[in-house]
Amino acid sequence: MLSTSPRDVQSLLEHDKIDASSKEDTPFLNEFLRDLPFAICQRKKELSRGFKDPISELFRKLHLHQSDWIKYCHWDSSRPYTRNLVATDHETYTLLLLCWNPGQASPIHDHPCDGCWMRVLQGCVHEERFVKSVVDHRTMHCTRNELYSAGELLYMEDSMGYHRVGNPSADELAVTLHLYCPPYHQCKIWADIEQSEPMIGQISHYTEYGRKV
Ligand SMILES: N[C@@H](CS(=O)O)C(=O)O
Ligand SMILES: [Fe+2]
Repeated sequence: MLSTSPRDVQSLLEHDKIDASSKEDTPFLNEFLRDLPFAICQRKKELSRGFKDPISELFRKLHLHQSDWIKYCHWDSSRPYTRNLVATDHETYTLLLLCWNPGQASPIHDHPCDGCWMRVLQGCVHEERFVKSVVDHRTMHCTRNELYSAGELLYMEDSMGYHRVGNPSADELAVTLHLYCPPYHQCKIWADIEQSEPMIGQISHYTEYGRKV
């Protein structure tokens, strides 16, 4: 198992030196990526008929081993979290591995896409959801406050509001897998719930396909 103490961040950084392993080393991820385009196509059809979301079903079936994702796991203690590209077709989806430092969080943000799926792979993350006040349409208030442990799945889209995600642990690292359909390059960011006008954040990757960009 990966050690999750911050004093071991350096040893985790050693993984950066590991060459991207071959596709044969990641069978569960490969199977997921093989079935993903069909699930994306089916999703709109199934949802409009009131059936289950095929992408969530695919995530529920996904049982990743650490060896499936370790090559995408890159830590940087100077950032709240790193965004590591696992796979994309540049058109319908982007799959990212996020590595969260202890006690760090994303700012409140939107997701300008059809949907965002997140699966916790290691540790625990905290999600706060917000909606704009119906009174002044400016400030936000929190509608949900949840903890997600390893294995749990979160689904989010803009019609559900905005969110902020973080690693609540004082000393454990957290790793999450995020799917965005379709990919996007900018999103809105709010520093806090009082900020009425968002800033525009550019989406960037810390690594792509296991290598530093
Ligand atoms: N949506 C965020 C991660 S999270 O806070 O949901 C991102 O892609 O950076
Ligand atoms: Fe998010």
